Amino acid sequence: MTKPPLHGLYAITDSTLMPDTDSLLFQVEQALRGGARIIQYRDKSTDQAKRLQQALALVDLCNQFHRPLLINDDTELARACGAHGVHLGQSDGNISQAREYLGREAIIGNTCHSSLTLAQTACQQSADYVAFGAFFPSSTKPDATPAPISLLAEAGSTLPVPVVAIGGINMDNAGQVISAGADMIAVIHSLFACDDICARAGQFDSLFN
Ligand SMILES: Cc1ncc(COP(=O)(O)OP(=O)(O)O)c(N)n1
Ligand SMILES: Cc1nc(C(=O)O)sc1CCOP(=O)(O)O
Ligand SMILES: [Mg+2]
Repeated sequence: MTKPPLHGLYAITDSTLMPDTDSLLFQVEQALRGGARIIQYRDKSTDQAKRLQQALALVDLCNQFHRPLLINDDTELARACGAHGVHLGQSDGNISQAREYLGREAIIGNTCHSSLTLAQTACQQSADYVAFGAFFPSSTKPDATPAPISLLAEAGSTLPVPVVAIGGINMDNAGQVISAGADMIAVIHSLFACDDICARAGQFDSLFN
């Protein structure tokens, strides 16, 4: 897969909301059917066999929808399962090394909290997108560093890569970060805790049209 446009709904999995492989695959498929443009497998467990098995199944599923799967935190797992890339936080390893390990075609994203300086460094090290947040209180990550919405306009005008907004994004506030310049919105709870994930993904997707 060549690198797709990085735009729209970025759905991130959650091992509490999808406790087994069946629910993981069902819920991600609903998100893809509804219009999620990019999927991230985020599983903080240390069960490496389960993580590999789930990541392989997600690669298959995402390939059927021609959408990229990124792996959170783990560059080695990303290569082992044939994922399309990796998302790295500030303590998750070096972007340049991940690029060397995964190759030119890989999509590499980086968490930059509320710092344009971190984002500029990430771009110099070959990140394909940068993520800022948390823009709103997040039940998934209550201790996330807050970020002001005003950051998005400045990021959009100064950075050479697409910008992801994350943290507590729901249908009531997503419009604010998109109007402010976010190219993608990364969502966990408001998407995957919803009764109709497919419909909710469609609602998020329609905000970009
Ligand atoms: C798209 C996106 N943005 C930010 C994060 C957070 O990454 P990180 O700071 O490494 O925290 P964890 O997700 O690893 O807990 C993300 N995963 N995805
Ligand atoms: C994984 C993560 N990273 C964040 C950051 O600010 O870097 S906020 C967050 C959780 C996003 O989940 P929800 O949509 O449920 O708030
Ligand atoms: Mg991380």
